[in-house]
Amino acid sequence: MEADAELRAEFTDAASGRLRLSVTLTDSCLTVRKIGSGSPVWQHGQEHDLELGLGDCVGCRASQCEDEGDTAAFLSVYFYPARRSWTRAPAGRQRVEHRFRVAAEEDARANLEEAETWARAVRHRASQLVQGLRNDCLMKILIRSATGENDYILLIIHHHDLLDISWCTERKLNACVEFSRVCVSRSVMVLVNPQSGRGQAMSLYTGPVLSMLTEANISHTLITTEHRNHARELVRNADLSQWSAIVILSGDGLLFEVINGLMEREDWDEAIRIPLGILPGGSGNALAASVHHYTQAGPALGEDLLLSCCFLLCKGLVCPLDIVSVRLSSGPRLFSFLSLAWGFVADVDIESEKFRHVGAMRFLVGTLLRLASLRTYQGRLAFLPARENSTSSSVSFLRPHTSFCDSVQRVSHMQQETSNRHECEGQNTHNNSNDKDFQLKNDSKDNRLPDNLLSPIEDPVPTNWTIEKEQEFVLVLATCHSHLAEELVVSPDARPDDGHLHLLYVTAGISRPALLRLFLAMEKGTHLSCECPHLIYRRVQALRLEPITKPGVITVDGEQVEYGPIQAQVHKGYARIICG
Ligand SMILES: Nc1ncnc2c1ncn2[C@@H]1O[C@H](COP(=O)(O)OP(=O)(O)OP(=O)(O)O)[C@@H](O)[C@H]1O
Repeated sequence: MEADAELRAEFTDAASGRLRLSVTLTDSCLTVRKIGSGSPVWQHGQEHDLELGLGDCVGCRASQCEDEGDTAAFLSVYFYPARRSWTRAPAGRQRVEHRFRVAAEEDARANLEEAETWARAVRHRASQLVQGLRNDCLMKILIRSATGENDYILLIIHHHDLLDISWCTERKLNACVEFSRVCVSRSVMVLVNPQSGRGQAMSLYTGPVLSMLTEANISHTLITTEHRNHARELVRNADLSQWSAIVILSGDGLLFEVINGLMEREDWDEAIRIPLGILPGGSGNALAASVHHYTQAGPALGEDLLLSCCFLLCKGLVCPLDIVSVRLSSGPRLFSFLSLAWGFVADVDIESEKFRHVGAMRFLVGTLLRLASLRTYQGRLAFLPARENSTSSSVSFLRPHTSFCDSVQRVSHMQQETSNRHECEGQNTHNNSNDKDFQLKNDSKDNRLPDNLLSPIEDPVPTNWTIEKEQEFVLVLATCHSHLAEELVVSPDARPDDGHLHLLYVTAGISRPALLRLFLAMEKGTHLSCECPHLIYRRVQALRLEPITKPGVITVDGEQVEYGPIQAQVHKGYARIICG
């Protein structure tokens, strides 16, 4: 990225109308310095420059002074910096507007032009900064794999620190670059479910969301859903070339509809790559909480979480998102982005629907009620463990620093992994292509995302799977993301495209207090270090669950599905999510 020349000018603070300011725009910040005396604009008694990072800027606007006879123009710049807190208050962003009066010329048109020049420069540099951050931090090293295909080693560098190193196929690398930002020339479809959560989604839209989208100059069309499956039908038939992204202001249920609607299209392979955005408006808001968690900011709830997600939306960085193909013993195939649950968690989710009016508290009430009448569930569970060392290809700038030695070790692991992976993929394809019945039963009409790791549900699982003995469970939960609700961190190390299902299960014999302790620990994501002998955690690529206890509840992304045998396979990074 070539550095643009510095811009410098004298403006007046619009609030006081008197304080003269020297304003400088560099590639990364807007610096404001007081000239002469007058009441300070920022903090009483502060003498040094005020530095406003363009990384926190969502947009700016030039306008003419409304007073007749006043030839001044105004430049308003909108920032959402992380809130500084010395206490353990939740992390969040706060809105800060800086408004400058531009009045160097006597001619009103000349002042407006000057304000517009500055507004364009601020917008351009803020957007270059986001794009540059992504491009500068990726260093690709081309390697030839054993099969002769192009593979890459991707180094993620930020401020001269090596943050991560991972193996990457050419297709994934292209996806990373091609989809690095939401296209700004087309409109965003914003879907709002007015019934989600406590029914507050519309007021969230007309309040903070609309205000931030306007400041960021994001053109969008609001669509309120009128009934269940409205969003699904809408995206199934929409002309997607009109839209740069689909944003869901609701709970996770509406995104589940959107993903399944996209996968039902003839052009599903292209359609599922449209960037998806999530703004929390429901009661669980698992994906929104996870997206915020991936930025490595501290936990944020409610409106803080909404501002954080809306800020990420305005920045428009897009990352790959895992999709899970779910097969039921009868009925249609589903696509999930979040979770599959059986037992305690699924029961709480469905039974607490009647407490929807209390918002996120419904899960706490449901958990306490279900604890009082704790059940166990007989069943069989099998899974294909995740490959060792498989990593996310998405760019997470804030991963813990990786030492050089770690990196060298990982490169040699990755070279090994590259050749193992090609062998392994060959074997998997071979296993299933031998089974012609499987192709006929499952895929005769469905050529979407072949599940090459699954065998037909009525057949035994493939021999390379781990089979748990038939036993009684308290819960089985597989998730793709860190959070299952705003305050439930079930797999803290999950990444949006790590290619894993994070499988947690609790076996029978756990006491009520021990189970309650696990749920309390999940508030901070520390349950895995509780050393509870009944809690088992595995990273898997695919799983099969066969419930024997009847009746019961199975949920996929919080939606109740047919009760019976179910299996699932994760497809790494197949969709796109607007993420930090
Ligand atoms: N206008 C509507 N009226 C009734 N139901 C709707 C409407 N629009 C969407 N739905 C359905 O409402 C269900 C719940 O929506 P959603 O998941 O967005 O909110 P939530 O359940 O409050 O949030 P969460 O999933 O985070 O707990 C979805 O399954 C969706 O199909």
